[in-house]
Amino acid sequence: MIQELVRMQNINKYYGRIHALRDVSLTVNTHEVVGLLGDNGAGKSTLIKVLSGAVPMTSGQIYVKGKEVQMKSTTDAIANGIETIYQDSALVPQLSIARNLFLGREPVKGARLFNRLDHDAMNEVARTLLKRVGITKDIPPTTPIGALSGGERQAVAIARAMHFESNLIILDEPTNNLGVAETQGVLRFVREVRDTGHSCIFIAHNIHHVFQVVDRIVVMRGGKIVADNIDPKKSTIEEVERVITGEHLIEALGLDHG
Ligand SMILES: Nc1ncnc2c1ncn2[C@@H]1O[C@H](COP(=O)(O)OP(=O)(O)OP(=O)(O)O)[C@@H](O)[C@H]1O
Repeated sequence: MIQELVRMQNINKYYGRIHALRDVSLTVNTHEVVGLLGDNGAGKSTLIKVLSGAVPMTSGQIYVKGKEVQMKSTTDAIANGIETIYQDSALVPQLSIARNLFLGREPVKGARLFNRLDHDAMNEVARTLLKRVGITKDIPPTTPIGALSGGERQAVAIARAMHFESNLIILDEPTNNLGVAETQGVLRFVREVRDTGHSCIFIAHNIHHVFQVVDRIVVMRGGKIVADNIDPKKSTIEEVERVITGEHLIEALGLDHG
């Protein structure tokens, strides 16, 4: 059954005199992967930052499962089950995969005051999670993040969001700077995110990557959402590109812009 997970309503954001978001409304449902596309400066990052509590909106409302919430900080967003993974996702290269998975939320054992990190528990969970996001290579959870490839790091960040039961995982350009095999890995993780009951907003400049994994495409232009329900199975990449640039409007008016 389709259920509304997150609804952003009439969001406006001004940076000084720049009107970066113009009355934007967007709903993400449960078990849904939404691709957010738009040219440079369209407002994608700003919308995501508002949703993840990283920048305050000027006006508007955000609802999670029908209840209005205040996103004053990233902690508020995480408390509401929204986790954002940026390209260089706050992973600490010197620490192990297991430690990175639990960063700031490590399990401890022993009596209070004498407690210490429960490394066995963290390693065990890490092993399971790595398998769940499709890392089948035998990488011990004690491996430092610095020794992993870009794609594997993204996998660890996604695994972290999955473990802490984030309902909505936002991936901002997760395939940037990745090789072909690594990119395929990340796209597989995105499918895994949906198959395990989470929702996802996927931002990427590479429209081909978006087409491979999303259920629905949303396009922003000039701070507005100009299309919010493009079905990648029923549209072509060229059609979506024309929506991104606004060319389809010029064509509809019968104007030649050459
Ligand atoms: N911190 C800021 N201060 C002032 N203006 C900003 C700031 N961040 C973004 N903007 C402006 O807001 C508008 C939307 O930018 P935003 O970064 O959200 O777009 P985007 O679609 O994510 O672009 P890109 O794909 O290039 O990251 C642009 O005009 C941009 O210059």
